[in-house]
Amino acid sequence: MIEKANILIEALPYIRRFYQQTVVIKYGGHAMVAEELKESFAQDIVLMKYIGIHPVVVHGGGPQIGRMLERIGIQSDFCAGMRVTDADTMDIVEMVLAGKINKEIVSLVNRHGGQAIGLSGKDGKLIEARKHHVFRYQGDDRPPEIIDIGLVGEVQRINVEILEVLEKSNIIPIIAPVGMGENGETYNINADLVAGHIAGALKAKKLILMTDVAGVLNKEGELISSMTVAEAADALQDETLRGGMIPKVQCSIDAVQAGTKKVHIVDGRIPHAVLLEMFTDAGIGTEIFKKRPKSKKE
Ligand SMILES: Nc1ncnc2c1ncn2[C@@H]1O[C@H](COP(=O)(O)OP(=O)(O)O)[C@@H](O)[C@H]1O
Ligand SMILES: CC(=O)N[C@@H](CCC(=O)OP(=O)(O)O)C(=O)O
Repeated sequence: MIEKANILIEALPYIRRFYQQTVVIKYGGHAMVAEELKESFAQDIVLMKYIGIHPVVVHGGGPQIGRMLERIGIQSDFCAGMRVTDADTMDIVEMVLAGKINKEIVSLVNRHGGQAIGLSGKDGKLIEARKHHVFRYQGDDRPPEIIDIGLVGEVQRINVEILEVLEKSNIIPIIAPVGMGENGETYNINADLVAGHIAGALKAKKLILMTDVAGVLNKEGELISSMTVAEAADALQDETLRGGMIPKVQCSIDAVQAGTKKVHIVDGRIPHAVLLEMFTDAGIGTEIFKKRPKSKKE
């Protein structure tokens, strides 16, 4: 019995520190694997809300979009970690993200006693976006090649008003990374980048990125348990990071620069990864922050 009490007491300093604070959680498509993991994720989010923390969930769904495109025979290509998105692909992306996945998470959170509302970037003009171009380096003496990857967007502005209204209530926002252009265009945006921008705009205390690896790995494949933003920027330069880890680390740096205290990249395949990260001394995954703290409790 005393062990159970000790576990709760261990959580007390963290509960005090995050009371009434905003925490953004990015739930990656690769972390949405087994049913019991989805349940434990929803429980963690509901528990956070009940103890007075304001969780904001941004979800991905890359693998699920890929499977749907395959089912209906649309080929899908990636360029610099982004899905090349033509109009037909955009329709599927929006259906899968803002329709299927968003409502599945809303329903899970609600079944576990929370009150969740699903939003895409179009709702309340939450995510204003513009077309994203990829620039390919062609040598010092030539201008970069500009590659058109279709309806892929980059965040121009996050209108936090709707989130602030929800924060004052008991409602948990669940956000799909679909952006809205100036002339009503629909844009497909990498979910990590959306989560980073939302964390920055809300001055969230913490951003948790849930994925399918232990955290950021070094060239030897070992876990890097903490990085300053300067070390993270070096890792982006020296090609330690590839594929999906690039936008994660880039958005972590941006979020910290915008005022988020810490970013955690954690393994969403561990049950209750969010709870373990938030409320235990052990901590999991990789944390990214401005300056190295003297202790985890800082
Ligand atoms: N240095 C690295 N450390 C960890 N993961 C890396 C690294 N470089 C590339 N990756 C890849 O990044 C992937 C996570 O990104 P992504 O596939 O976009 O996941 P998610 O759907 O969770 O956002 C990992 O599964 C791994 O294959
Ligand atoms: C432009 C772009 O690549 N958008 C992503 C959006 C979903 C996403 O980011 O999902 P994960 O977090 O699960 O990878 C895509 O189409 O797959």
